Amino acid sequence: MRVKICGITQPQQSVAIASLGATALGFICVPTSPRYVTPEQIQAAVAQLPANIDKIGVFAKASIPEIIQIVKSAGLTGVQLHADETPEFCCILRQSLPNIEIIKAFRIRSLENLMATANYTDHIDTILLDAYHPQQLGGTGQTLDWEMLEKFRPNCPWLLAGGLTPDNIVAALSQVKPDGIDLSSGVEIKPGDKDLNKVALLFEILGRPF
Ligand SMILES: O=C(O)c1ccccc1NCC(=O)[C@H](O)[C@H](O)COP(=O)(O)O
Repeated sequence: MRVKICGITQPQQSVAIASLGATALGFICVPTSPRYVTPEQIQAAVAQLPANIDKIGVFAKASIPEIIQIVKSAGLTGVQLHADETPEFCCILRQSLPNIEIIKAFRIRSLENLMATANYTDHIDTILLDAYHPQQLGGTGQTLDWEMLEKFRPNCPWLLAGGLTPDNIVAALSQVKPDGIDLSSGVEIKPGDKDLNKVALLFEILGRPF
């Protein structure tokens, strides 16, 4: 299973989290986020990471030229679109960055939101389902209605996000069957400062049969 740890701000934590078992790391390229990192900071972290770790830049309301510039300068392998980007936007981005993974995040608060994800699957590689919060785009610690996701089987791989922690991950994965998971605040001391003990506990739990 893919495990993405998002909101990394410190290069040494990125190396430690990759060695604990993360398959993908997320870097927040949204200037209003407390987890924001500059392209130069991302580049410094990426330079220390093994090639097999996915390096994902998280964007919201960014233009296509801005995204392309940051992907290239920071050495990202994937882009996560976390605002209200349209299928057309995803399609143009994919044509512009053909070898870069495109993850479209959806902030789900209804079955209708969930069904709308089908309009995107021709233009993206991966769906990420996150919780809806009226003021914050991501990293909220709010969980989704997992019952609503029990039968979610899109035409592309998908990641479950939203309020996942070492304490609730078994309950989440017993109910929902994603291709991977994404965690941020559930393994943090404070925004952008990951708790390596909680990350280690998460991988220990994921390694046990359940
Ligand atoms: O984390 C942020 O600060 C953030 C800001 C703006 C857009 C997206 C953001 N995070 C995106 C993520 O992928 C988080 O990992 C996801 O929202 C889950 O967060 P959490 O509920 O804290 O596990």
